[in-house]
Amino acid sequence: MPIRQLSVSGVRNLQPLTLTPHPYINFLYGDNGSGKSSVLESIALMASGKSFRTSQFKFVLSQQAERMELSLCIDDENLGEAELHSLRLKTGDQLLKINGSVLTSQAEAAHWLPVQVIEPNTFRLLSGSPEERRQFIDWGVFHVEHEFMDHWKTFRKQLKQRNAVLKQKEQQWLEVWNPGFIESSEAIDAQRQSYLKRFKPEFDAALAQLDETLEVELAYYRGWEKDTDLASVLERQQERDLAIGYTQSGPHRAELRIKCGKQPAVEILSRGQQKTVVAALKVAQGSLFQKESDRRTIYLVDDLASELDEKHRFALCKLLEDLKCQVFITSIDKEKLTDIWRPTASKVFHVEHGVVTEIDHALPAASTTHD
Ligand SMILES: Nc1ncnc2c1ncn2[C@@H]1O[C@H](COP(=O)(O)OP(=O)(O)OP(=O)(O)O)[C@@H](O)[C@H]1O
Repeated sequence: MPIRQLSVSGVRNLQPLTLTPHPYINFLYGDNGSGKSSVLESIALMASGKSFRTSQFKFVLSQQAERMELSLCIDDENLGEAELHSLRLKTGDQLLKINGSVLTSQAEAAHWLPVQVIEPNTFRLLSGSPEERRQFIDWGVFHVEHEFMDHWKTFRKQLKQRNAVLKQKEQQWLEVWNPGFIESSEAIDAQRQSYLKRFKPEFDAALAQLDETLEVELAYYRGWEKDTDLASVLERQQERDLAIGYTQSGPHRAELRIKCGKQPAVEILSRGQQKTVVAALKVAQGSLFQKESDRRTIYLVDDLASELDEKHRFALCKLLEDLKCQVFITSIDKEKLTDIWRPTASKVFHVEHGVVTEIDHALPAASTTHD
């Protein structure tokens, strides 16, 4: 079971709460503005240090509060048990702990909490900047390849140093920094390529289950041209790099191209279809993560009904149920979900004016049915 207990205080309109979620499916329903998304946001904050709704913590912190506190008891089938605690003050100071010991990096919390979010703006993964898609790939690589974080940190340092040299026009230092930059770039690229090779069949299978009519291909651009080694590319681009004070090629320019035939999927697909593709990407990541690490992803599905019709809602719910992951799923009315889907193992929570109450009995156990 991933999250065994969740305590939240100082988040938006939520009253201080402690929840004991179900290991599989958790429905949260309630009126607009009741606080459903804020519960999911709290879990995402613990996992990544960031909200999926705003880049500024001050908007997440309850207007009446001086501090936000989150505590999660985790029971991971592979890593064991842990208690994560996050404290953030209005002043911006923050403290992250695991089992009482201070963590110096968010990556450790992320390691314990492999969270995927599917929410109304999720189609931005297709329409947003390449960085969003790079982060998507890197989430997968980070969670299955243990050395990736070290390669990534080394690469960031090398890139920073190389760019500083370019800005200062200190050409003589380039030959000192280039070998390290090339080595870490190639390590990152190799891990991304290998990951995507394993990822693609998972994606095709998930998409076929969500919508068999959609034909979408994934193509990876590594950040420098195909069939040419990075050393030659850097040499050829050196003059221009020096002129602009920036390294034009490398894994920081990689891109996951998502296409329908030869066209970018975002230009062709409807919003509902885009959301379906993004859901397939996220389900595929969870599925691959599960196969390769023997651990499970936690899915936060906010406002499932937005953009997806009943058939696609059902297909997504069924896929998530089959993955046997812990899922937190919100909807304005319970019926929008429960009319189409009756998972055998679930809990239902009602959210009203920031108060979250577990409804006595879960949904009647019944096999899932849909035409
Ligand atoms: N910093 C804050 N402090 C206090 N209240 C806040 C703060 N930010 C937002 N709110 C309020 O908290 C609530 C947040 O609701 P949330 O978005 O979680 O609701 P929801 O149930 O997901 O709604 P919807 O169904 O409309 O998506 C809203 O009523 C909002 O006005």
